[in-house]
Amino acid sequence: MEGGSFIRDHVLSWPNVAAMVLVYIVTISIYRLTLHPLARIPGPKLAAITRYYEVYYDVLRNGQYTFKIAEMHKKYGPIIRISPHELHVIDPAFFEKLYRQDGRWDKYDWSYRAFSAPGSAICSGPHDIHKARRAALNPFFSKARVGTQQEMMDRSIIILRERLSEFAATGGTVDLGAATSACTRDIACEFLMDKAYENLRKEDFSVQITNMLQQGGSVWRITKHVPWFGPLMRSISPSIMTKIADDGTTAFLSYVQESEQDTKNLLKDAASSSNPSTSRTIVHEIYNSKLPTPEKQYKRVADEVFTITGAGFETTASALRLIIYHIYANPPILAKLREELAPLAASSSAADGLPAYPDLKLRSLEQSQYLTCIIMEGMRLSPALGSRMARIAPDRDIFYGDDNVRIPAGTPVGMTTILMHTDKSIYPDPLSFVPERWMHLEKRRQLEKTYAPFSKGTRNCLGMQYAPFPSLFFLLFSHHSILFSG
Ligand code: HEM
Repeated sequence: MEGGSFIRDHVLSWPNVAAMVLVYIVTISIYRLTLHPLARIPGPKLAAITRYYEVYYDVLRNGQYTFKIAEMHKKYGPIIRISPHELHVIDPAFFEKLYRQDGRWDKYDWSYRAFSAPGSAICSGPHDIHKARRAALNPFFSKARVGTQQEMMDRSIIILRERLSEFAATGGTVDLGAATSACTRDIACEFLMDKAYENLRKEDFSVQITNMLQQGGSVWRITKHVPWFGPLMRSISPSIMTKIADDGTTAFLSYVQESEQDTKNLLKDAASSSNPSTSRTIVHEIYNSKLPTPEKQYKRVADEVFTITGAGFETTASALRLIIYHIYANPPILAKLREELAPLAASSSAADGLPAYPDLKLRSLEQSQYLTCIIMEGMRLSPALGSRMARIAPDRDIFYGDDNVRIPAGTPVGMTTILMHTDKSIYPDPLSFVPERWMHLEKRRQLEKTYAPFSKGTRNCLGMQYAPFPSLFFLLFSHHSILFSG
């Protein structure tokens, strides 16, 4: 007893605890600045000491760390230390070294754990776990299989056309952002889950779901630094959440609940299916794969569905929005595009006065040179992730630049696509929308070495064959005239 009260009254007194915390902070700061394996790499001292440096820019200043990193490179050079544990590089020549198909590449658990979906391929840290999970998904996303889905995509695109025509007929204003988002969601859900969620048919295109998805980045940024925040949000029972949340969150939660129930039903269906050779949904594909049984349990599969649908929704929609805006804001680009598409429109029958889009072959759209340049330029300015994508070589040191700066095995090191895509030494006047950059084929081949809207290497985008761009553009640009307001 006496010993206990001595410890309480003397050792654990407030001044002593404060002094111990201070000694800990000073010791760890000195270690990180002097003896730590990354101590030689330049960067702000505060960033090398603590992650709260990043918290300030990303949480308190709402996602500004990417731009702060760009500033830091101007001061400290092409390779910098952006946190006690992580490096960042801004040199395009390094891209091919970091995002590769050969070798073992882990993801940085710290940043992907914040998506609160540890069972998914996209959030799998270790190379081998990711490889097995991705192998199970690959057949579903093959070009051949995606090709068979054209009719399904056409259906959604026709609904979009009908809805836009209704607005056009009344001279009304349409929230084109919400409409394109609804279209990409409907297509992705039907492709992945074989179910029509019909966001396109909703009066307001389920705009609340779009709004919620766009806020996902803030939750992710907070959860990186406050690990319990995301899981806490996901653990609150939907019945409680709907009582305290606003309309947008409620709409989003009911979508999540519906998707979770669908995943359960599809798992049951896959388990009782007599023909495991055909996988009509992503859930069937996983269930019929060679993955071991624990990988086919509901929780793991639900993480996969949640992240793959998430990966397919706003990425595609935001690229579409950006491209649509630039085309209508630049009449000469629109005129040139229409000129290119005109023969295709003329060759299709027009029963209702609109171009009969479904008669068109996707291939003729893909071969439209100017349309391709427009899509490439849009994807340059709209890569899916606005932040760095760190990779880790777990089993070997890697080296940067002519000076062979050593990056020790196990160190997370990232590059940021949007910074590379707006590097003015590669793209003169980088923030302008100039499809002509891509017209010259030899120059395009050169640019493509460091052009990576879908990332590159072992963790590149699985859905890249699938983004329904050409068809949508034909519809939007060959027929409609859109004026932006507000
Ligand atoms: C314009 C549209 C899209 C863009 C720009 C895009 C971009 C990306 C990028 C940059 C990554 C790498 C992420 C990382 O390193 O963490 C990625 C991964 C992924 N994307 Fe996409 N994506 C698009 C559309 C889609 C669609 C439509 C789907 C599916 C329906 C999809 C499914 C995935 C999946 C499953 C991964 C994870 C791959 C893995 O970790 O092995 N994406 N995407």
